[in-house]
Amino acid sequence: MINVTCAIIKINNKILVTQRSEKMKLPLKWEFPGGKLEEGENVVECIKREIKEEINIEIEVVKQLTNSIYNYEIFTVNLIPFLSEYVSGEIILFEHNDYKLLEKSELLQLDWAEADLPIVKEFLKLEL
Ligand SMILES: Nc1nc2c([nH]c(=O)n2[C@H]2C[C@H](O)[C@@H](COP(=O)(O)OP(=O)(O)OP(=O)(O)O)O2)c(=O)[nH]1
Repeated sequence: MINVTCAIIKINNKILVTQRSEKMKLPLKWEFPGGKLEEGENVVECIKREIKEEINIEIEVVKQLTNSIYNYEIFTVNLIPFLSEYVSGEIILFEHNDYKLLEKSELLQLDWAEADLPIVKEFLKLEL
C-alpha cells in the first residue's frame, strides 16, 4: 500500500483541483494535488513539499480529513487528505495537465480518481 497525501486547497473561497497528465497513472483523472510520503517525513511536511514541487505554491494545513484506502488492482493507495489554505506563490503546473478553481457545488461533476470520491463527499458535508 502506498501512502499519499493530498490537499484540498481553498483560494478565495474556491477549491483547487488538478488533472493528472496522460503519462501518469490514472491518466486525465481529476485529483487533489499531493504525492507519496517519503521515509522519515511526517504527513504535514509531505503535503507542503508536494504542493510546492507540483504546483509551486505554499499552503497552510487547516485540518486533516479521513483517509481513503482504495484498491486500484495494480496498487492500493492510502490517500491522506488535508483541508488547506493558500498562502503564497503563483500556480505553475510542473506535472499536471490542467487545473480548475471550482465552487464546492461543482466538484462532483469531475471525473475523479476513485480514491478521491469519499474525500470529496466528506468535504462537501463540512461547513466552510
Ligand atoms: N496526488 C494524488 N494522488 C492520488 C490522488 N488520488 C489517487 O488515487 N492518487 C494516486 C495516484 C498515484 O498513483 C498516487 C500518487 O502518487 P504520485 O502522484 O506521487 O505519483 P505518480 O503517479 O506521479 O508517480 P508514479 O506512481 O507513476 O511513479 O496516488 C490524489 O487525490 N492526489
